[in-house]
Amino acid sequence: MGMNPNPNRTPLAFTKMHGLGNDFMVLDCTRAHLQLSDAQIRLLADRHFGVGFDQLLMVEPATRPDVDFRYRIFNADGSEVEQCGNGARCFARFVRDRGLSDKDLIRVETAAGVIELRLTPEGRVVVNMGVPKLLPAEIPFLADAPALLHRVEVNVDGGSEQVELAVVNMGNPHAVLFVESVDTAPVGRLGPLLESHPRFPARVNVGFMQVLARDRVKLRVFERGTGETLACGTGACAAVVAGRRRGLLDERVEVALPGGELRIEWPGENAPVLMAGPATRVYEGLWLWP
Ligand SMILES: N[C@@H](CCC[C@H](N)C(=O)O)C(=O)O
Repeated sequence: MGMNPNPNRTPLAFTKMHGLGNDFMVLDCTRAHLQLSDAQIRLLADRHFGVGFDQLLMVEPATRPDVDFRYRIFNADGSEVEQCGNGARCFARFVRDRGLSDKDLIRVETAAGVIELRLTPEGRVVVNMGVPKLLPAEIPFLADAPALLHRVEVNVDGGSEQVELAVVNMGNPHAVLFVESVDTAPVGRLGPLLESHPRFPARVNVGFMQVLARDRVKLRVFERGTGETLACGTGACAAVVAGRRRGLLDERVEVALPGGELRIEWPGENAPVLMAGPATRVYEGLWLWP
């Protein structure tokens, strides 16, 4: 495999994709290794001076024999993260469209472990997102004991506010708040405060969920390292897990996000979460370094 001698100058061929408006710059790194600095990723992510995206996805060759590819994920702030649900569906569409794989069932290694993706004849992608982790240390979240809801004190404008939230790790860390209405939920105010709250040592993605019925919820997510997005796949999985554990939801749930709907299935404790939704290619581009 050749090493790209100078990624700073070599134009970067990329594909712009989205999953329900959660948008990605996708790079085919299967033939040449590419290393980007945090600052370079932040420039590419910039919606005025760069390509603009929520996450950068790098598709790489597998490093072990039992998987088809390795897939790496970087937030818009340059941080590398463990998992991305909407990105996983776009990854599957990308490798199929570019002829990198003709398999309907693809196994891929991520920083959070191996996940399986299935392309359906209708053009959707079903992802086995693995078994959620629920213990505080696994999130990671600082707490004395596991609980369905934890109380967290947030400092706001010189005062403090108590917030109740559930914690779930879907490969990446999530906090889920149950709200009366997602339209009036304090996503912009509490999202950033909770994202970097000291009780979440690795920071956290923050979901605000409104339960409409046992099989239907609305969700907005303030994502770690990116801000509020139009959809968050792992956030949808985490929200359904949190709602199921509190006895509020059935096994199959439609999750309505600002960018569209995901179908999430979770039988319960020790079972993997299944996520189904679309993956859309928008355009091909060539980035020229300034
Ligand atoms: N948009 C994603 C999640 C991307 C990573 C996240 N911001 C994190 O820092 O963990 C999804 O669809 O799951």
